[in-house]
Amino acid sequence: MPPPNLYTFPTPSSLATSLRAYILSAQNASIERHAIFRVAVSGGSLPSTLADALLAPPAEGNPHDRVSFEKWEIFYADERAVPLDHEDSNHRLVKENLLDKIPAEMGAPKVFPIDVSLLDDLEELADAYEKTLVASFAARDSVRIPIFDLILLGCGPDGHTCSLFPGSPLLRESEAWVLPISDSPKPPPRRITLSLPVVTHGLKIGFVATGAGKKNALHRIFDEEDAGLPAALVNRLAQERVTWFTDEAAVEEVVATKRRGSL
Ligand SMILES: O=C(O)[C@H](O)[C@@H](O)[C@H](O)[C@H](O)COP(=O)(O)O
Repeated sequence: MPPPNLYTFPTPSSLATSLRAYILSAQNASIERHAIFRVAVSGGSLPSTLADALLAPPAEGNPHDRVSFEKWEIFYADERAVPLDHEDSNHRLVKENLLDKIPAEMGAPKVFPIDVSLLDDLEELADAYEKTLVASFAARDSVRIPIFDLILLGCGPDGHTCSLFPGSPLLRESEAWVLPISDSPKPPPRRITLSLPVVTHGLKIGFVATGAGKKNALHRIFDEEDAGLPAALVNRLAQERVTWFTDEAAVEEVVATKRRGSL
């Protein structure tokens, strides 16, 4: 099986351009396949990079370079258990960086935030979000596990992804689609997250990881294939369905032969 793809870009804008091409190729294939594009996104620095990629003007004369937001369903790969307008909310980040800036002519995505009436009970919050997935996926596909067309993730300096952290018992979950976490090492502590099987069943899984803070994690993920790191587990389980978008600083410690320059 071909290994995960690791791309490295010299500038944030070249990264955003390639990320756009990657997302739109997934979008176009999904719309052709089932007339919908179901995406899960994380928080951190991703929403701002995503906005740079998606709100850029389309390439003239290229019909494939159009973002069809009206066909998008956006879910959260992980979310913090806070109100939707709270400074820690991933939904707020996505809304302020991207959703609020989509011009009317680009269409409006359907967005699925958490149910904030359940913030006091993490189990309930996770269960309700799982039911949201059931309603979207099972109704159309009667599936055992939701298969997102695209899952867009970040990676922490400790190799975490979504809210799946190294050493967490949540990594062993094989049944639930959405899990509660009350002791996230990265604040805030209370969150929900997609489970590892849901992440690794994504048709395409894209990571964006930039900056020197990620260099040790990327070395451990790509050179050591250290299965203690959740992001390395995603690589191991999903292989060529995984694509990493990085900058020079983040891959400084990764063996050069594993990197590629462009998509
Ligand atoms: O809500 C969160 O905390 C995230 O979803 C988390 O998994 C994030 O994506 C990584 O920590 C990378 O964050 P940065 O891109 O900001 O480094």
